[in-house]
Amino acid sequence: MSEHGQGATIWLTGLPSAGKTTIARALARRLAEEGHRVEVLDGDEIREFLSAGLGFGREDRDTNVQRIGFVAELLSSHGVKTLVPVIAPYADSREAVRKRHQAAGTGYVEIHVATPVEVCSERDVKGLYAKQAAGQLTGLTGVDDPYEEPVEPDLRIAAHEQSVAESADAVHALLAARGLL
Ligand SMILES: Nc1ncnc2c1ncn2[C@@H]1O[C@H](COP(=O)(O)OS(=O)(=O)O)[C@@H](OP(=O)(O)O)[C@H]1O
Ligand SMILES: Nc1ncnc2c1ncn2[C@@H]1O[C@H](COP(=O)(O)OP(=O)(O)O)[C@@H](O)[C@H]1O
Repeated sequence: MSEHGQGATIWLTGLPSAGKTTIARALARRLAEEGHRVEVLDGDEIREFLSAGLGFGREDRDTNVQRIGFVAELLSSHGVKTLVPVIAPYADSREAVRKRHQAAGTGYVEIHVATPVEVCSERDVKGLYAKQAAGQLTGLTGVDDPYEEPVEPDLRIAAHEQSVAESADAVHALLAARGLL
């Protein structure tokens, strides 16, 4: 274990505009203040570089998620708390990432940011729901593309029913309970 504590991957899965990135950044701030080494692998940033050229069909999403899982495990195995606010809509793809971590003996938790699609589409941070409704975009997760809800996530957050700080605190408490801090 490094002097900054144990590494672990914290994957936040959920629909676009569910609050994955906002909660991840709040938790990242808290963990950094506590002296942990932290990285956030944000879906949008990864798609600019590591996954440049990939689209939103099933195969490309799976490739994207496996690449991110690979990098996350590497970082986490070196003592970093790696926060991953990435949709990851397919259960088998998420399971493969969990197995990669298990095989390496690296901590891993899956958080379902379970904001209902009605709330997400009202927030519509990037205007994707409006575009889909206007017929300018197809294949939007949770609307006309699948989102396979985690059946047994390590934690499910009703993120629309509590504050960002409360959600971040809930994940923090889970990490403490699992001995991952
Ligand atoms: N068709 C479609 N479906 C879903 N999401 C879309 C789409 N087109 C663009 N976007 C935006 O892409 C952002 C990153 O997606 P991810 O890499 O997290 O998705 S995936 O796990 O590969 O499915 C994702 O970011 P978040 O809103 O932060 O979830 C979306 O804003
Ligand atoms: N209780 C809440 N929890 C998380 N996000 C919230 C909450 N209430 C409002 N929001 C807002 O919802 C939006 C969620 O966007 P974002 O975090 O980018 O979602 P995602 O990464 O899942 O696409 C942000 O603008 C955030 O400020």
